Amino acid sequence: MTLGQSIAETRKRLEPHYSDGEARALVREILFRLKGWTPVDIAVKADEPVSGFIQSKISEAVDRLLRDEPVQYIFRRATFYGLDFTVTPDVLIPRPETAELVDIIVGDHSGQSDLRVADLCTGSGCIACALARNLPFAEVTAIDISEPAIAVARENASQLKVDVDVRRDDVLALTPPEAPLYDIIVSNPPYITQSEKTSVDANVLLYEPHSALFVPDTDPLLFYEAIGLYAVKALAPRHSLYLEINPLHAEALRDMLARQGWHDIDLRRDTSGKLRFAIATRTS
Ligand SMILES: C[S@@+](CC[C@H](N)C(=O)[O-])C[C@H]1O[C@@H](n2cnc3c(N)ncnc32)[C@H](O)[C@@H]1O
Repeated sequence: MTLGQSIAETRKRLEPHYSDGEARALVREILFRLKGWTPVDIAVKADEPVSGFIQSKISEAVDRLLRDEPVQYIFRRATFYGLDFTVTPDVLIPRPETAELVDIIVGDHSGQSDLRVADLCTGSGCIACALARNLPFAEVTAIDISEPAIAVARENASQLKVDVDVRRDDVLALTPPEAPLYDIIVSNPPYITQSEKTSVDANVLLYEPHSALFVPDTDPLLFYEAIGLYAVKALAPRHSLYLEINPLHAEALRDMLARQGWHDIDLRRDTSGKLRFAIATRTS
């Protein structure tokens, strides 16, 4: 079978389950992860034969995709902010909207160096590593409660050759320091309420770690409250806290941050138009 025939067959298998665009993207991802082939390589090799081994690997990946397994877990790789990360089912797959948050932070701090950064609830370490790569001489600390997630974040820091201090701690129980420790605090904590579970896609519900995703209906701002109280002391005056947020609770979050003493609270939309980020400044 030629590569062109194999691609056509693979798309046919995927199409009942995925849209045409998704099936095309998945085929490209499978071939990139298995063989390192880019779309140009694929076009050039269309008439070349595909080995039985590669054909069986493609078929195995398709079987898993048809069971809703995310392609990132199948190959244990995810691209985020132009960097290649290891991901396992112990960590959330980095999302494009989170990369938008990294971009806001990098833009706000261009030309600055030696910044002290904390990424709370780091998961794969995607935010921490992307910031360490893009903020010159930044000193980055990354915290998560999950031991397996910490192992993945450390592996990513090591593979990407960035200096990130990954530590285990409970963000809900951090003691605010006497003196400021950081110039930037960022967090994408769990923020989906249990009652929103019905609107969450099967691939997320079945495969991603629920401890990374969900908070109780009774306390949707659980993490933000703890992070805000910690950061209002741990952040240097006139510096900002950057949060990825649940659009459904954006206004309540703004009120809570104001009550905690934060200033210039800015709710921003992601590229899909949802209120997805909150940026708040410590004045004194
Ligand atoms: C939404 S994920 C975000 C992961 C990563 N920052 C990202 O943007 O892809 C939330 C992370 O919070 C961690 N987490 C949950 N409860 C925590 C706690 N009490 N203290 C610290 N981390 C916690 C989870 O293990 C998970 O890695």
